Amino acid sequence: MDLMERFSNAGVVPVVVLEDAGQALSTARALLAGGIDVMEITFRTDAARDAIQIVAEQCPDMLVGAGTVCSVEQCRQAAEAGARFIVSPGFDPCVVDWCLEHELTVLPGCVTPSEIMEALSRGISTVKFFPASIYGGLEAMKALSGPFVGLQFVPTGGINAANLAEYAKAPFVRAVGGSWLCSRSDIAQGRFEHITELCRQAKNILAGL
Ligand SMILES: O=C(O)C(=O)C[C@H](O)[C@H](O)COP(=O)(O)O
Repeated sequence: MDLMERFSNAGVVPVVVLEDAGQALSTARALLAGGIDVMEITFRTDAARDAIQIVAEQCPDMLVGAGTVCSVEQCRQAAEAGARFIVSPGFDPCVVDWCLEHELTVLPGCVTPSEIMEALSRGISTVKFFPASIYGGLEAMKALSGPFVGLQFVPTGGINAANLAEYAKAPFVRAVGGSWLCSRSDIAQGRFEHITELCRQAKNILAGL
């Protein structure tokens, strides 16, 4: 199965912020127990590189990628650690081109027609749409899908169990991203069963579509 199929099958891509790489394995296992086998570990914290490496090496069933990647240096670190994909909040040609040169799947953030055209001209047909709730959500993605036939979005920002179904059933949405499945407080307090429970709830919502 290729990576994009893994995204489609998962339906949701948890956006994970880890303060301590020691929490990475338990978090990955909690997600897997809840039926989600894709995760994005963000470079918002210094623990990201080590956390990605731990999951890549010790949790082979998990497709682990790097999020909040804003520089080529972070791309390098993520790739060395074993990240299988890169997600960036915006479109930075240096980041995108580095990933393409290194055959690493990249989801750049694109919310305007010009950014989408930059992605398409490089052969990228799945992009992040962030922050979805601010940039017009479903209506905006629907309008953009008119001219950009076949384009797929991974909307992120303001998505949770309450609006997951609405987003996920749109034909132009490959998967939705969000932090609601893995809150910083659940991770910090070791409430991994709660993470599993939220994943199961999300999978049930997706199964009902
Ligand atoms: O960290 C990144 O790379 C981002 O671009 C932003 C995240 O994807 C969103 O902040 C998640 O949004 P929430 O689910 O509303 O918390």
